[in-house]
Amino acid sequence: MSISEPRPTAVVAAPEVAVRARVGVTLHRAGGQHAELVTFSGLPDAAEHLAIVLGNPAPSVPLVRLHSECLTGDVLGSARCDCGPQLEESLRRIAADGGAVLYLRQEGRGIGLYNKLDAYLLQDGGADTFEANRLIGREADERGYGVAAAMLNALGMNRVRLLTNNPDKVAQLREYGIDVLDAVPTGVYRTAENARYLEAKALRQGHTITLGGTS
Ligand SMILES: Nc1nc2c(ncn2[C@@H]2O[C@H](COP(=O)(O)OP(=O)(O)OP(=O)(O)O)[C@@H](O)[C@H]2O)c(=O)[nH]1
Ligand SMILES: [Zn+2]
Repeated sequence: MSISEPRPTAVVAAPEVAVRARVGVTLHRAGGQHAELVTFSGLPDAAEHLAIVLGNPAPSVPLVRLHSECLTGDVLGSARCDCGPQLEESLRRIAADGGAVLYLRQEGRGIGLYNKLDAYLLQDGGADTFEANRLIGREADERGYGVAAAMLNALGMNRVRLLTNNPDKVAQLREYGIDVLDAVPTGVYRTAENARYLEAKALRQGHTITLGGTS
């Protein structure tokens, strides 16, 4: 094509997010309950986000958790954060109530594992969990939940109760058109090691965490 010719206008339809596969599994972390692992086509980013559908919500509104990946907490049981116990609680509660855990590949609040570990080094030098992100040139929290809204729509769950202490998850899902009826708080898994981390979430980002003791 010569330079003078008009460029053809590319009409690329935005891909629809749809369920790609549903795979049945028994999950020990959900108290031995049956779950369906659901994958998607057309997701707006390249990550392999997963839905874990549990129990039977009908006729009530499904209980949903947006769980951001935390390899150190979810897999290794690191005591620096509360992610491992929150994931286990979510799987068990949602198996009982009916709903889904969306396991979002947003390690380190969206900055990735290596950056999170760099931020941990700065935390060991005194920075809090949000300051440390900024000190390495990243936002305090880089997560967007548009992808979660698209997954929920594909699952037919556009009216939910959300299992979270994070008001930003509720606000963003509502902006993306999901009807969040209620924010249901998780337990607070406070230990000597993660106390500063939980305090920073409550005081700096408005998480609904009671800073009293363990529960
Ligand atoms: N950058 C960074 N990310 C962290 C740190 N500790 C945990 N994370 C990540 O934070 C995410 C979990 O976010 P949290 O702030 O613990 O909780 P939340 O998801 O906002 O809120 P809840 O729904 O109430 O659990 C996971 O992706 C973790 O990998 C940290 O010190 N620095
Ligand atoms: Zn964690």
